[in-house]
Amino acid sequence: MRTRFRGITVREGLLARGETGWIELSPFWDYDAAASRPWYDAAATDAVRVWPTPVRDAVPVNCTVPAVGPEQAQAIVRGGHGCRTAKVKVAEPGQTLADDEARVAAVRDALGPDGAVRVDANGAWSVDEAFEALAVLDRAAGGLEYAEQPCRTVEELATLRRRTPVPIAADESIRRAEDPYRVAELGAADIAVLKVQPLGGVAACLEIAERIGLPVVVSSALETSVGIAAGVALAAALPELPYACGLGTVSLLEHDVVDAPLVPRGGVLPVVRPEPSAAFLATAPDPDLVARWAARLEEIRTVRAVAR
Ligand SMILES: O=C(O)CCC(=O)c1ccccc1C(=O)O
Ligand SMILES: [Mg+2]
Repeated sequence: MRTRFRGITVREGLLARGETGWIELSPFWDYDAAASRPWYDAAATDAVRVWPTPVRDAVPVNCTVPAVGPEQAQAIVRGGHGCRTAKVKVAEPGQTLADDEARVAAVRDALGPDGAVRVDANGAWSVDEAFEALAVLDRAAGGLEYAEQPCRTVEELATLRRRTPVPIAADESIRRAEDPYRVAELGAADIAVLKVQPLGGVAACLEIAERIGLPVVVSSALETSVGIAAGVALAAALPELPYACGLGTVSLLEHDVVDAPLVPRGGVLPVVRPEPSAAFLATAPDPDLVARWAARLEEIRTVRAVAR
């Protein structure tokens, strides 16, 4: 990683060639075997499935601003490959609301008045904290597009949503939930964030999108271009796509694995199914890394699948 994100400085994963193309299997190391099982199912399914028929040939994406200082935040937005939407990480452990306020104001300043600013708190706030923080950040942003996972639980999101004027997006409350539809049933969110790997693959996500009855934002799990392409395929196949997707994260990585990285141009990503480059495939991975992932793969493959 170029900068620490979600506590991660090194991104590891597995790439495999299936019947229909390459897939990425890259659960974070804080996911145990059972929690990684949907990621495995996603890889196993998408390795043998062709992408669904796209209804658009380009997918608008946001640039992603980690919990950095205001100057670095502005540099990320200005170098943001034409993205007119910025997603700003907030409520990072060890930081204050004033830090978030300064970062959000700086992002608005760099984006200009016509771009959209959204924030992601990864569930860090209580309902009261979220209500107050969102009032401050909504002002600093000159209007927030939405707040992603401001609180941890579905019940908290539902309570907050009835108090704050800022639209609410659910991320962890969908991808880490036993029942992804509870968010909609409880009126806990205005927008559903869907991620391909933790939700079992492109087709599984298309089905959730159809049933959940909320506008969908497809977001990444910090994959290489091989994994990002699956998210783009999903986003390209959705009947409606009213918001920019969170798939512009390849530039958060120091290295990628393909010749033409899925970095946005003019704020959009193309619908492609890329292959790792010959140069990448020719590099021998560290034997210790291979051994760790071989063991992990076996553990995930044989774990009892959790019902969703
Ligand atoms: O949505 C984006 O802009 C980038 C993806 C992102 O933020 C993310 C990436 C990996 C793990 C969790 C998250 C998250 O949305 O919380
Ligand atoms: Mg999120």
